[in-house]
Amino acid sequence: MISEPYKKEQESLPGESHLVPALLMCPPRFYGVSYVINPWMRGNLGKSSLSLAMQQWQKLYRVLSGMTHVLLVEPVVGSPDMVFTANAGLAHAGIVAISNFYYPERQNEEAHFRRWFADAGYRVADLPREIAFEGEGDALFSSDGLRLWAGYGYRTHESSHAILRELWGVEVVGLHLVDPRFYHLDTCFAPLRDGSLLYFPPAFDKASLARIESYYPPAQRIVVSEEDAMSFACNAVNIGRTIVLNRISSELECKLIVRGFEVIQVELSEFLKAGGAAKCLVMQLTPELHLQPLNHTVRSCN
Ligand SMILES: NC(=O)NCCC[C@H](N)C(=O)O
Repeated sequence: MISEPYKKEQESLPGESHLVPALLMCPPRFYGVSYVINPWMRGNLGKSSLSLAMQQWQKLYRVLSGMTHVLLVEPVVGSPDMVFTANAGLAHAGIVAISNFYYPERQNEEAHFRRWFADAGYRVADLPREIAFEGEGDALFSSDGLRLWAGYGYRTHESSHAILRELWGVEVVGLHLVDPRFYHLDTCFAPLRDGSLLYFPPAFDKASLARIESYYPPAQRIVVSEEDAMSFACNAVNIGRTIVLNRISSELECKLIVRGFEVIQVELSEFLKAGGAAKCLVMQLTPELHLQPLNHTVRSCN
């Protein structure tokens, strides 16, 4: 029920065949900044434009729909952050671990997401209510699918990691977030399909950086500047050889192009006001299909 209707062939390089995961998005009909639960929202209460947010979201939706199947969950009045579907939970191998939101402001979303996944045929796993867990916002698989990088410190409690390990039988590696601007792992850390990593090192404590560096050799680490990090450069959706993200510097764009990626920038200013961008607006439905290596064609970039 879950896999077949959601599969689509990604446009592939010669000799490659990609089955890409379907994505879940939520139209921003009731979106707005109506409370403050992260530093980005402070000063932005009531300041996002709903019509501009809708245009920006539609653009992202169109771009992603051109690459894979995008499924939609109905938005709900009174849950303005429901657009950030990355926080619905973590889906892998037909199982979804539904989020236990840290802040009461988002807890109403849980029942809606749980219903969507149950209707879609997923096995729904609930963590104990007292253990905060914010889904794909804080849990990202390495490109080989064998390791789950799990952020904690602001929204997700470290004790959730043992449950995720048990649920999927994967290695779970904790990363301690220490900069409140980068309160979710997906705001500062993006494992890419070619086995490299896009990340903002100051968002992590020393022990976490050592864990990252022992897994990714220097040539595979793409360090993002503070300016790009503040533009949510690490909040990137990577499908096959394409990376979709908010506006970034030409230096960073060039680094990605040289690695063989096509970079698509979508202006997402209205969502930055709530502390999210491209990756937060999307949840991967079948991440285990992310296993194929990329073709390493090196191109020049001027
Ligand atoms: N980083 C994400 O994965 N999602 C962005 C969530 C923004 C929302 N206003 C929140 O603070 O929970």
